[in-house]
Amino acid sequence: MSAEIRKKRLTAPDIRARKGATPVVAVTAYNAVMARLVDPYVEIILVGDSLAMVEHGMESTLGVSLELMIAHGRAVMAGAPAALVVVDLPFGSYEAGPAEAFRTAARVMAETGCGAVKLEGGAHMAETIAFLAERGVPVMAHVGLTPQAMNALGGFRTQGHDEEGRAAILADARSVSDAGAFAVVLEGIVEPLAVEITAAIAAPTIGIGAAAACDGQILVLEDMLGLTERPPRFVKRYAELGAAVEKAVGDYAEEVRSRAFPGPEHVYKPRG
Ligand SMILES: Nc1nc(=O)c2c([nH]1)NC[C@@H]1CN(c3ccc(C(=O)N[C@@H](CCC(=O)O)C(=O)O)cc3)CN21
Ligand SMILES: CC(C)C(=O)C(=O)O
Ligand SMILES: [Mg+2]
Repeated sequence: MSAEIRKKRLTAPDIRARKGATPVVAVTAYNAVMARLVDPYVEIILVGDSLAMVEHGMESTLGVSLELMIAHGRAVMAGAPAALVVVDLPFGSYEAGPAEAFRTAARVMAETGCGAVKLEGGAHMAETIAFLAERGVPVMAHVGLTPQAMNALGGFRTQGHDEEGRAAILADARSVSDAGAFAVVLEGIVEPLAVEITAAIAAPTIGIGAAAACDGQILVLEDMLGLTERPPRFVKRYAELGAAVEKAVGDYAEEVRSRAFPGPEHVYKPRG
């Protein structure tokens, strides 16, 4: 529960140095209000492209624009003074090659002030990750269940159920770590594989529903707060804010209709 007071903002190298040490705490946030609330308690705030689904009601993460990611990234930077803020590069903004990825990432960093970007993909993204890392862009990688590839994967399906799949994900994790990713998100993979990858690669692993043995954990904030309607099965709900919002707005509506609100203390009185 303790809120550590940090004077200087955390950086990607600070996170890289946490391999095998105290677990890294990461959470998503999409706006300044939530960023301010979570900032004292976490090391990484991810402005995830999951905001397409959680914040904008889209069916997948594929429809989010670079402009929208930048707008949310600026809001989170404004609210969070201490955590490392990482912004997801959206689908279609980086996959064509290292040069496109660099132009996109540089724009995100320049226009938001964030300290790193995240992109999805394994071995096929290694060249891009190295290109960015060598040019001053810290990259968080993301392997396993990569939501931007849902149309190729057949939906949000957990990965690594057969030996071939497990070997491919291990190879992906090795590739992105060797390419210079400062951390690697492991999403939607079976626990023994997450344990094996964590032991095998130099970069800290950040699990989402993967394994307690990972070097850190991440969850979508609205899922853990009980604000999303159908969160993934691996989520632990640490609060029921959805129910709290319904109660508060229901009470407000009732008091407005009965004229119990506003009371004398909630209106302006003439001074004279
Ligand atoms: N609210 C929210 N939370 C997330 O963690 C999240 C998003 N949205 N959107 C982008 C991706 C998609 N994610 C998801 C979404 C659904 C499942 C899911 O339903 N998984 C099934 C298992 C399916 C299978 O094994 O084939 C489950 O029952 O948990 C998993 C990850 C994680 N990310
Ligand atoms: C769930 C995390 C890892 C993510 O990529 C997102 O929120 O978009
Ligand atoms: Mg994402």
